[in-house]
Amino acid sequence: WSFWHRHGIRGPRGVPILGNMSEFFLGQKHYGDVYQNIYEAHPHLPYVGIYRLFNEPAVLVRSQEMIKEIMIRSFHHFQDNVLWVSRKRDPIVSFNPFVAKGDQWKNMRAEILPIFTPNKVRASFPHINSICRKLEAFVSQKVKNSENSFECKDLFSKYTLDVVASAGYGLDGASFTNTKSDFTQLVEHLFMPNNWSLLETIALLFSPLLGNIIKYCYAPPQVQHWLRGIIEKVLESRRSPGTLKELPSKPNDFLQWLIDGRQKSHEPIDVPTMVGHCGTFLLEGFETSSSLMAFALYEYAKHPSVQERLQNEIDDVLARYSGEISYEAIQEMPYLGATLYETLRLYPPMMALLKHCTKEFELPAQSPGGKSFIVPEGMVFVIPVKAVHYDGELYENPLLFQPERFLDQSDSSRNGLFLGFGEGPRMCPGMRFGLAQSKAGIITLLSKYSVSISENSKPFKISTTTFLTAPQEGIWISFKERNTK
Ligand code: HEM
Repeated sequence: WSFWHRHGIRGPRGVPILGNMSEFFLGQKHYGDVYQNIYEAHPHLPYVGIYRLFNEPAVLVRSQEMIKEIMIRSFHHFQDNVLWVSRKRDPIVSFNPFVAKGDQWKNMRAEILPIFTPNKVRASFPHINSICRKLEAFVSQKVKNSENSFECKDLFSKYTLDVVASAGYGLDGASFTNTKSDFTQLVEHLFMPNNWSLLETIALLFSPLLGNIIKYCYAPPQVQHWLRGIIEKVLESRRSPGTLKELPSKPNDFLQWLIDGRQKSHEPIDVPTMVGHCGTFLLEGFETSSSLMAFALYEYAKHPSVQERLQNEIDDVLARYSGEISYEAIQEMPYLGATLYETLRLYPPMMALLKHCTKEFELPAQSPGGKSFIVPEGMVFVIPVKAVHYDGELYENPLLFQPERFLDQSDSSRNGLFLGFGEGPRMCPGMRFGLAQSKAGIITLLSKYSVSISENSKPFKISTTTFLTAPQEGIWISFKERNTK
């Protein structure tokens, strides 16, 4: 407790070794909820001195001004994310901008940014549409057989994996038709709550030493091996060593745009870099969107009036676009967009963002008359996303699902207030693509079906042990054909 006390900075007293994180360590609370409790217990402070696991002093940022300072204005002091990933054990993940540090982060991010422009997302729509048809066929077949209850996290993981396989590398993920497809099996190894989740989350966020002891890998070796294999094959089909092959028609996918970018700047199309970027598209591309879709359906099921208003918007717009889901059509559905933002507010995929201080920083006094504090390099700053999203001073009735609150806000007015995609120079580059695939899938289903909470449903509970926000027991939703005539 003495560290912050000695520096005259207020915060909760810690317990030996576990600091302020004992409830997280015991699996009782998600780390995001622990940070939320600390945030709520110090309503008038701009930041709080806390102790993470192993008594590591860290700063939990509270005020909107401080959040903007850390994530935007003084970003060059807080450039790196706190994630302990071993380059040796996780060579593919080390390329991921979310994980990469320093100059490597800058280069990796700069290279993938051009493939997430609105034009590129528009160009992905043929892929997205073809997977929407598979989703529709899959659901319709099951409903015809009176199997109308679906575990939505699983359903949407199939959908987003197939979109990623197709829009990413021009492959058929076959997730709907083959339960043993490579892509489907992959999900079993990633992100789902299991007996190891807590240890893995501790290794990832708190302790490289523990990571070394348990040989933690963000992407398990079999996933890395499999991914390298398929990307090598696709690359081989598109180029001879050093040059591009003449293909009958040029593919329009993420991998091809990367190849084109490298060709243009006369850089080599080397396998490790290409596999690294394709790994980023896969790992970031499916999980966050499938969770968003599942949580959104859960909220629509609980709020029939929201669902009805959304279905009316979908029906109106689709009628104007001859039933076709296009990039342009989804731009005309503001209510759909608002429901997704509101879902991300209640269920942000990352309940807290953790930033390393990479360059000494002068933290202003915590309260009038106090002293400033020079933050040493390496200290962790916690941006408590969930706490901000549930703060009654910032959002009226924060526990209620009210999409209207996102209807009339311009993106800029959300600065620091909505953190579902992060903020500042590290903000999610795949946001447009993630939202586009989520919207297309939801339109496909809600234009045909109404949803309600399934009778099979187990009590809704968020896992306390996973790194990303995940439902502990899945989300069971019933589909009923709409009478649209
Ligand atoms: C609804 C879907 C998505 C959500 C909610 C989401 C959310 C986030 C969040 C919270 C971050 C951390 C931002 C920060 O540190 O400030 C992030 C980073 C990132 N996301 Fe997303 N994401 C989504 C979809 C995607 C997709 C589809 C892709 C790519 C295919 C993607 C690629 C990335 C990458 C590469 C980063 C790291 C950026 C960096 O550190 O420079 N995301 N995302």
